[in-house]
Amino acid sequence: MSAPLLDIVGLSAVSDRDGGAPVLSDVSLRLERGRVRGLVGESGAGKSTIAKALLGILPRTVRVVGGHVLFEGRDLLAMAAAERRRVLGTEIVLIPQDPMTSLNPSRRIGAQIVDGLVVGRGLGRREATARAAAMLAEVQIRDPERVMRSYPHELSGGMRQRVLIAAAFVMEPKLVVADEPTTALDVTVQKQILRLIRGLQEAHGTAVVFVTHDLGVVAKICDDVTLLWTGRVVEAGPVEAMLTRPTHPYTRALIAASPRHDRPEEGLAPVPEAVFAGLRREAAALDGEPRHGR
Ligand SMILES: Nc1ncnc2c1ncn2[C@@H]1O[C@H](COP(=O)(O)OP(=O)(O)OP(=O)(O)O)[C@@H](O)[C@H]1O
Repeated sequence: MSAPLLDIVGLSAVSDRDGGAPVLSDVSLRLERGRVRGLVGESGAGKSTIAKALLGILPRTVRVVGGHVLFEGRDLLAMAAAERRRVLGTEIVLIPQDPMTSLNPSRRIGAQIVDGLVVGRGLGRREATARAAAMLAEVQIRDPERVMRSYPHELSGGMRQRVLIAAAFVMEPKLVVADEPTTALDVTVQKQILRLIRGLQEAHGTAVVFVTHDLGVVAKICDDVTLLWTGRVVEAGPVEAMLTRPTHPYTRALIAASPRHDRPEEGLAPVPEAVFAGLRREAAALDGEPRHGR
């Protein structure tokens, strides 16, 4: 069997900002080509840290202390700088959370997408411009030529997010890392954007790591899911199985704590303290064991 597209093996990291506190503890996950894996968990679970490790943008204050991030069998953490530069931004690309801060406010939309293609894929400007326009049409932007001439502030939040999705997929990456890409949007636009990302990844056969704290979003877009709690994997598997037959008490509690769009009248049950106490006991027991690679 060929290697998975992405294989994170026993990844551990600590925060030098917080006196060497663990940020990730022995995290392993796999992603096959063309599939969508959700990274889900509450604030501080380590979702963004994993995403940043994939994109080679870990803050200086977060230090990897063990494990591997294998992309097509090659360890991103051990790659020579030149090879990493070739992979990041072309084979692995980001759809960021906040479209406003991710676009350069003083450059036209078209130039920003075209630059990526010229630098990352080595295209001439004419071909890059044609591809950028075609991609903007594919993300259902009605008048691509006009939008290419626009500046970011001239577009709505939803339009800007479509532009960033186009900028990601136009590179024809193998892996897209989407970091809470719908958090800043209202519910209706959120749904459209999720449908759009799902449609594009299916059409292009792109694998996606989708970071979110929202199990409702996971249910809509992911094939597989990895649930994290304070930097540890609590449960992982196919989405449907996890949402309908969760095995861990924390997963069950989080599902009970999630708003149900189909049953809005039901009250939310906060995660009981006993569940967190159980997680802490499990973590302490694991910390007592020697680390094993997987
Ligand atoms: N720049 C940083 N330097 C050092 N440690 C950091 C840094 N950013 C985050 N951390 C540590 O990593 C832990 C995990 O944070 P991370 O942002 O990955 O969580 P998250 O699941 O993405 O949460 P959120 O949904 O709030 O973004 C935090 O509790 C914090 O201690």
